[in-house]
Amino acid sequence: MSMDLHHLREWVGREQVAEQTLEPFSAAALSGLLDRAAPPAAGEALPLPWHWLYFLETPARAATGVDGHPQRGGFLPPVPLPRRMWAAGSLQCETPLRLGAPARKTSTVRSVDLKEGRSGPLVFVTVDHVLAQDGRVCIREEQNIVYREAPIGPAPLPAGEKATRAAQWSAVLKPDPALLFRFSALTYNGHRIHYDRDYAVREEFYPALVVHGPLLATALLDLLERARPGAPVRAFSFRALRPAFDTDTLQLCAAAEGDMVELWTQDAQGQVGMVARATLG
Ligand SMILES: CC(C)(COP(=O)(O)OP(=O)(O)OC[C@H]1O[C@@H](n2cnc3c(N)ncnc32)[C@H](O)[C@@H]1OP(=O)(O)O)[C@@H](O)C(=O)NCCC(=O)NCCSC(=O)C[C@](C)(O)C(=O)O
Repeated sequence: MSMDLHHLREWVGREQVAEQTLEPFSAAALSGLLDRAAPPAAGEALPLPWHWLYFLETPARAATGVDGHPQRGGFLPPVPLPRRMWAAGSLQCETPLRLGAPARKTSTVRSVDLKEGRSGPLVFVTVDHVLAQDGRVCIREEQNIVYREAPIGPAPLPAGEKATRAAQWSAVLKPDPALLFRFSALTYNGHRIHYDRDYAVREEFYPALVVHGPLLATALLDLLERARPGAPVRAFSFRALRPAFDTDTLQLCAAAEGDMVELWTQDAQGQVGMVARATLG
């Protein structure tokens, strides 16, 4: 594989600004998807990290790559590795965004790094996002996207780790294609690994449809909000260690020590998928 890291790093510092009213429809739709009793109303706080439903890109069909994502080389660097995943992220919430009001998102490419993983070469692209309302910063976010080589056949999943901690709170998440489809639709994510089983299995050699990283992070924060209603989350970080699939039955888990909460997902074998940490305050 030839990788011109120097060229890719020309994207560092690129900035993109978007403005939008946070329409209640998307929040109501996600609220339904999470089986919540009532959606937040206009004027109320938008739960974390529901801002992922807003500021969506609207690429032309002609500018869509074979994986269903916008072709690279626009705002994001044209990494020549085909398999994209959302690897990790962190959020700092200074004050919640208000639903129904205009907001502004400023995104900046912070870094492009090449690493040698156990699964092969990995290119990490880190993007910083700042979400503001009425001129005041509400949320600072770091998003870590990873690009991987095309496999030549089914490869073992990353080893991950076994859950060692007992959950204080837990809930079952049984993903199915309808859940993944609705989340893709809500985030206007055309990535075929989440809804096109033939593509996911035959082209990217996953065993089944891949559960979105942001859906797992959203479900973990939903578990926390139900466990500790009214306790604001000041910071949240997550890392997807091992992909989850629509054929899995997942356990969403959380355990608190004071204001620090460890969260994770595990599959039926107790293998951890996503690990996360929240700070309440
Ligand atoms: C990324 C994979 C392949 C690396 O697995 P590996 O075994 O090759 O890596 P490793 O050997 O464990 O680690 C190599 C280096 O990478 C780092 N690293 C390793 N993992 C991570 C991570 N998650 N986040 C940040 N850094 C990571 C790790 O710390 C190390 O760095 P170092 O050399 O400096 O020590 C593996 O961790 C994996 O498969 N994770 C699951 C990813 C996943 O399921 N994401 C959600 C689904 S994709 C998605 O939602 C998409 C969406 C929404 O459509 C969309 O396009 O945005």
